[in-house]
Amino acid sequence: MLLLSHCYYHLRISSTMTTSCFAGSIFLATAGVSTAFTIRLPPILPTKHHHVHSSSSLFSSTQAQSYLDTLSTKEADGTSTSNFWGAPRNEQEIIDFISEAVFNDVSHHDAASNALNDNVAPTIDQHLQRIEVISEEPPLVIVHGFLSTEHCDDIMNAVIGPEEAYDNSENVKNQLKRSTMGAKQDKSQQRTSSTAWLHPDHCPKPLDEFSARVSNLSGLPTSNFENMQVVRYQPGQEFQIHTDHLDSFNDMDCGGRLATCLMYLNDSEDNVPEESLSNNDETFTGGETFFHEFDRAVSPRKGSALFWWNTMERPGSKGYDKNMFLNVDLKLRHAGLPVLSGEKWVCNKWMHPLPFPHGV
Ligand SMILES: O=C(O)CCC(=O)C(=O)O
Ligand SMILES: [Fe+2]
Repeated sequence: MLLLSHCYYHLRISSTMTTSCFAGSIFLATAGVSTAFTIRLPPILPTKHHHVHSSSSLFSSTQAQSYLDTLSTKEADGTSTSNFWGAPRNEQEIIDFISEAVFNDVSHHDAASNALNDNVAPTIDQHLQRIEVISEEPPLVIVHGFLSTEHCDDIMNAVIGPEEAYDNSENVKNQLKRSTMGAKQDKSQQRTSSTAWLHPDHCPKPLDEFSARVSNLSGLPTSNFENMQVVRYQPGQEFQIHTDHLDSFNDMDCGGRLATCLMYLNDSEDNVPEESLSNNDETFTGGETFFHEFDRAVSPRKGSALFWWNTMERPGSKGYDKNMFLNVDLKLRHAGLPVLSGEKWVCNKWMHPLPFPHGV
């Protein structure tokens, strides 16, 4: 609140009808500082009518907590939801919950059914599994060993593909294209990476396992998820400060971007022992994910996932309703810092309150 109270906003939103992405950005100028909030969205969909609160998206932490507290548990249709993340949790509770939901059991949630019905055991690097809580409230966690390093390679290969498969036509989604912003898919200096979208069919087992774990972690069904977005940064490329949700995203039928799971597909040199650096050609330097509120630069580690909620409202909190207006939580603004050498690869999974209409 303090940070933004004397700031000037200019809101620029634009859209695209393709299945690649929709982008909007808020440019924020303070005394001598210029910052871009850059947001990407799925395709524009027929809008529904929301009861749009006049409330600002900017909360102090006390206001935020009392806002969460005043909501009631009933949804508009009279049903109530329960979700671990609906109430403030301490570090131990978070670690216990994630250990159970992600590391011990990927089969109890509906989301896991596709992944595990074939009776194939999930691929896990057990020795890498560890949970790091950066912030309890709002929650920001790193789940190390979220997906096996083998599956990370499979995902990158699904994007790189055989050379002859390369095709620049718009309807090819699983190949890298320069990241764009806006209706005209403008190239932007705020986001200079390349992106590709993976449908589960492009890489079934890794993507199913990933979605099942994200579903267990968030408590949301996989049908509410966007396809996986894979991002490659080459030296000098970055994604400047932004939030993954914006007020305007509430206009979509699936609602806004409630939560994010960002996973690293390769290692920063920081995370590779010196003796193995020479025979490891896929590391990079720079490219930390920086969370300004927590003054924390996360150094990418292959198979580690970051999870957070982008909005003040969360499933399971009092008064949460799938159709309600979602206010962005500015504490979760973040940036992908410039890569200094090598290539950094990440993937994103964005979650919505309502089913995401695949195939439009
Ligand atoms: O690359 C990173 O570290 C952050 C990426 C990110 O924030 C995004 O793709 O929305
Ligand atoms: Fe982001």
